[in-house]
Amino acid sequence: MSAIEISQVKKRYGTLQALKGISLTIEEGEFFGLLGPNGAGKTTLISILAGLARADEGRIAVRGHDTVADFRNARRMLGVVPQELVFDPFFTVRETLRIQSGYYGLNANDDWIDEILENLGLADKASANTRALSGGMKRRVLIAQALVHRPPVIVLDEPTAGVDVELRQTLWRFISRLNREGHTIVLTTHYLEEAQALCNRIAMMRRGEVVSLEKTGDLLRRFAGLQLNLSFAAGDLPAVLRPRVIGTGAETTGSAAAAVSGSARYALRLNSYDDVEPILAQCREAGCRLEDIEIKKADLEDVFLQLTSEPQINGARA
Ligand SMILES: Nc1ncnc2c1ncn2[C@@H]1O[C@H](COP(=O)(O)OP(=O)(O)OP(=O)(O)O)[C@@H](O)[C@H]1O
Repeated sequence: MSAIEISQVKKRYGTLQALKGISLTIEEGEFFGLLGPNGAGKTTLISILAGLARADEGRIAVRGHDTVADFRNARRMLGVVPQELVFDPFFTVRETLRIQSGYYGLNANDDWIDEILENLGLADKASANTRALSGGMKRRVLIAQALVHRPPVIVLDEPTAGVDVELRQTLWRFISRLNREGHTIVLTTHYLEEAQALCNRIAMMRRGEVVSLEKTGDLLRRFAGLQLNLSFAAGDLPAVLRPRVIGTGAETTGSAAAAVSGSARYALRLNSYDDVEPILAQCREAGCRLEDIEIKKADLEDVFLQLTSEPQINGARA
């Protein structure tokens, strides 16, 4: 049985078709990444999965339980960490987790609650009022809440947005352990290095569609092209080279200095190292003067930029 089966899910907000017929299957035990730029439809899909929004068409089943017809059982299988911080501010961390356990009929859950608190670095905050916690600590409580009933399928919607490195590492250690113990994990994140390191399979979404769905290794291999980053001291990229542009290069090198200096920067796709010389010759012939040259192997960030910015994706399957 699959952990999650999504079939032809469509959702419209007014005139906006937020989901255009999403179909994908996530198997038991997977660490699955759902990636895409802002507005791609990831949160909408997760909201439908969690029963917080209704699909216009299509269906989702969690371990065989339909999220509409068999909502209670589907929900019991799921632990969802939402993107937004929403709390009842009157309770302590422990009370919050006990109340959450009560929703699932778990009245003697303190051993597991203690383990979660320990693993998320919240043990010394157990008696603190949730109202008094910092944003990062509140996010830890949200994660803890999603885990109280030991759900076999854990869905994390940007769990590390705006949190410090320590929580990211603590969280991934714990979530990876749960995955090793058999829990299925579905993750959306804008930290692509996290997705690359953690996810065994990745779906890329763009404008309500899945534009690629494959194993992380295959995805990287398929795009294992090379990238040439150029920054110009004088002149600009010749028009003949425009079709090769895949970005500015600043995103993938993190070169804030070059981005601030205002010089024109481009990341160009290379098919092989042999492309470098003709490209440099074309720049020279166009009268440009280069300030910096860098050759880089593609990582998930490059793949993401290519898949989510190209108008037509070849070989995409969903
Ligand atoms: N309740 C709503 N009413 C109207 N439009 C909505 C609503 N929720 C989402 N949308 C729109 O649907 C589209 C998909 O949004 P969604 O939040 O699912 O994207 P996302 O991939 O999660 O983006 P992000 O990475 O920014 O979280 C966006 O264009 C968004 O503006």
